[in-house]
Formats: sequence, C-alpha cells, structure tokens
Amino acid sequence: MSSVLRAEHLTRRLPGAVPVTLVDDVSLEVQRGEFICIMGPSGSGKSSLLYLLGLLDRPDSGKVWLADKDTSACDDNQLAAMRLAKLGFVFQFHFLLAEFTVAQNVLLPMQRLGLRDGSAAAEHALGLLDRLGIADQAHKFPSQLSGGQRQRAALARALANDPLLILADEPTGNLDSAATQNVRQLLRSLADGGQTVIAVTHDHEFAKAADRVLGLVDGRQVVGWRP
Ligand SMILES: Nc1ncnc2c1ncn2[C@@H]1O[C@H](COP(=O)(O)OP(=O)(O)OP(=O)(O)O)[C@@H](O)[C@H]1O
Repeated sequence: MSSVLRAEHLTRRLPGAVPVTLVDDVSLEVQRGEFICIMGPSGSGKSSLLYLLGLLDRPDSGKVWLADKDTSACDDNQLAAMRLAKLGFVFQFHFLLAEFTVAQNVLLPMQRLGLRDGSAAAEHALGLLDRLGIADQAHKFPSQLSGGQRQRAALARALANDPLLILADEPTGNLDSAATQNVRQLLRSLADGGQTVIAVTHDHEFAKAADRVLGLVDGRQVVGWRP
C-alpha cells in the first residue's frame, strides 16, 4: 500500500554563531486514515517538524514524499500548489477571515482550486459544517462564535479541499477542556472515516485517542515515548 506521507532522515538547523538543531534525523511513514500525534516538551521541535512535513519549510537534509512524490525537487510554486491541493492546516489561532461568514471561509479554498461550482461548493461547505456540528453557525462571522466553534470552522475549512492529510499545530491550545475534548473526538472520528491526521499537541489525552505518538526530545524522535 502506498503511504500518504513518508519522511526520511529529516534534519533542520538554524545557522548562526551557535547553530541550533531544530529537527534531528526524524523519519516517519504515515498510512491513510492514521491519526498521529507529535508530542514532547516545549521547544523540542514539534512545530518545526510539522512545518517540514507540511511543506512549509525545507529540511537541510532528508526528504519528504507526499503520495509517493519526492517533494525535494519541487520549487516554491510547486510546493505551494501541493499544499493547496493536498494538505489542510489547522493552527492554534484559527486564521478565519473576519470579514467573511463561516460558510464563506469554508468556500474559499474550493473557489481558489476551482474544485466545485457555486451551488455544489455551497452544499459541500454546509455539509462539512454539519459534520463538525456547527451548521447553525454557517452565516455568522467568526467573531460571533465561541473558541471551540471557531476551531471547528477552521477544521471545516481545512477539509474543504478534500485534503490527503490534515496537519494541526496545537489545535486545542486556546480551548477549554470541553472544547478540547470535542476537537480531539472530531479528529479521531475523521481518521476513523479515512482522513489522515497529524497533530502537534501538549494534551496528554491525545495520546490515547491517536493511533501512534511520535515523541520528540531535543529534535530527536524517542522510541516508546510516553507523556
Ligand atoms: N526562527 C527561529 N529562530 C530561533 N530559534 C528558533 C526558531 N524557530 C524555532 N526556534 C527554536 O527551536 C526550538 C524548537 O522550536 P519549536 O517551535 O519547533 O518547538 P515546539 O516543540 O513546537 O515548542 P512548543 O511546544 O513550545 O510550541 C526551540 O528551542 C525554539 O526556541
């Protein structure tokens, strides 16, 4: 079976008088429908690794294959096109556009990709919001939603382009425990439905919900890491 994502020997350093190694020789293979958490102490390189896996940054050595395509030979425009077409991102801050309604925010990625025509796109957006339990918020603006609702809207937007892989960086970092549990369960149920998910988190409960935990300490992956 071909993998959704494969990373081999990723290393990322920051040059300088005292070079800093953010990610140190990390390898990972992810299959369709897997829910993987990246965990570890603050400053251990979790976000840096996620940016490499999400093609937002390039490794100094090592390679990332997305759906069997070697991304190391791609130029910046090709990487941007792959991110738009194949990846969905969720960050700690929702980054929804304040002047657009929730439904319009979810529509935007489909419009940019020309994925569906007007009514089919609108129907798909409403379907995603319904799946995430916020269909009744579709015509509100982000400022009118609770933190948990905003994060579910951000997840709906990340799903709008039918991504091969969702990458989430501390998706519950700003949420209370009830909203955190809700987002965690949503990610689990998305994976159960075949959606592949990689999430960086400090929330130990994620380790129980995930299929696998990639533990990082000082940028290196630690076999058998437990929160
Ligand atoms: N642009 C940068 N310049 C200098 N140092 C950086 C930069 N980006 C990251 N770092 C450092 O690299 C290390 C790894 O950072 P990273 O954000 O990947 O860790 P993290 O595990 O995600 O941390 P946290 O859990 O606190 O978000 C940290 O020590 C951080 O201070």
